[in-house]
Amino acid sequence: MTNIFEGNLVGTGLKVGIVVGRFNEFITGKLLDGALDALKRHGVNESEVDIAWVPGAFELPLIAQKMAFSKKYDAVITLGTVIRGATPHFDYVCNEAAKGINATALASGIPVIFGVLTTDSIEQAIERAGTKAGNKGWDSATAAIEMANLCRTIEQ
Ligand SMILES: Nc1c(NC[C@H](O)[C@H](O)[C@H](O)CO)[nH]c(=O)[nH]c1=O
Ligand SMILES: CC(=O)[C@@H](O)COP(=O)(O)O
Repeated sequence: MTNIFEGNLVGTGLKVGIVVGRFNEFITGKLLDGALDALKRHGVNESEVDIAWVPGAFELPLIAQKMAFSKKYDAVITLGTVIRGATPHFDYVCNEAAKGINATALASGIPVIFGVLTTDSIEQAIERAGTKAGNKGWDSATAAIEMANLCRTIEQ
């Protein structure tokens, strides 16, 4: 009999940390709203959710790392919005955020979810923050619940 491991979407009893970038807050605030709505609707108690604000996406990995290594959380969600400008700065911010967030997950063994929009335009960001292309914050929250439960299952 083949064993299949997959995480369910029951959030009851989970503790979740959220790190959100303040840069482009008119978008990241909507991502946070979506994430909090998804966590609540999947049973995560709002008293079990901690939110940390950082200046921008480049700072997400450090605080995600502190949360993950604190061992207080079943999952950490990072939320940010990086919108391409006129210089290569976009590439550096996106690459370092992604690398740092992934490295934190692998080093800590705690799911650290990449909920960072990396778009070429404000319109693309708006579409992914609760309009025609959904809400990346919601998606990140459900991924966090699934991964937290998957980890619990495998580690039993
Ligand atoms: N341009 C964007 C930034 N830039 C700021 C960096 O994230 C960082 O806070 C700064 O370089 C100081 O270390 N951040 C975003 O989140 N989104 C952007 O579009
Ligand atoms: C993604 C960014 O850092 C960007 O907003 C900066 O804009 P610019 O490249 O025009 O300085």
